[in-house]
Amino acid sequence: TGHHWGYGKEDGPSAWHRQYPVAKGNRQSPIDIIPNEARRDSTLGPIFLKYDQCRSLNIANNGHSVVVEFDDSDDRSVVLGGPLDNPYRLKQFHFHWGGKGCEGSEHTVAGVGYASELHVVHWNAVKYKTYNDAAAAPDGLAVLGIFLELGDDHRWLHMITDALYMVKFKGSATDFKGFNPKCLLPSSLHYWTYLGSLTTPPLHESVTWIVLKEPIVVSEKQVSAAALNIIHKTFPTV
Ligand SMILES: N/C(=N\S(N)(=O)=O)N1CCCC1
Ligand SMILES: [Zn+2]
Repeated sequence: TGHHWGYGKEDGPSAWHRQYPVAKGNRQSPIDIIPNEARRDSTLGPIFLKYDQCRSLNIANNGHSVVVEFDDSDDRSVVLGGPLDNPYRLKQFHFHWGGKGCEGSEHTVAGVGYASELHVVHWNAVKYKTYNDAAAAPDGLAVLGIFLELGDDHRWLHMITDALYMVKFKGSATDFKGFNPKCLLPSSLHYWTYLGSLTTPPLHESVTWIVLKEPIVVSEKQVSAAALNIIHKTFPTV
């Protein structure tokens, strides 16, 4: 039905401002992170990821990414510390895959992109009643960004890529229980942080970004399987 945003020439990022004027805002993400220009903030402590009680629910293809959603009906799984004034509830994670040979990461580091980027989305349930309220508030979301670089197979990523054929088409979803995103974390939680936005429409300027310095390593086979498996279209109806 209605003209939807995408990543093509006519509907891509340069056109998003027509339907989402905040695209021309002053805290839009992604950004190029320049380590030499990043300011060390001694008031910032470490971040803590309390994911042991997390409950994954399903994996879905929303036409732009594959998303794994979590039960966010209580504070069972939260991120806290670092730049955050209170715990933020784990809501979902998703990937921005590249295609064959093209870098899929949204953030870059000193102009260099990575093969893919994992986003773990959390919301401020202390201050806001619903995720949607939080998603539109300046301190509503905290998104953990993790770069994926090419190398050996990642021992746990297959649990995601094996499930992708089940959600091949836009709008498809399937049960996905018992997955804990802590298996997708690098060894160090050292981070850069800045106040930014959602990187796709509605582009709300509601995200405290926490981007980990250390990438995780995945294989080309795993990324290309993922990129190839996701079809950003609905099932071809006759
Ligand atoms: N753009 C987004 N997250 S992101 N890429 O900024 O982390 N979202 C759009 C709706 C739900 C999350
Ligand atoms: Zn994202």
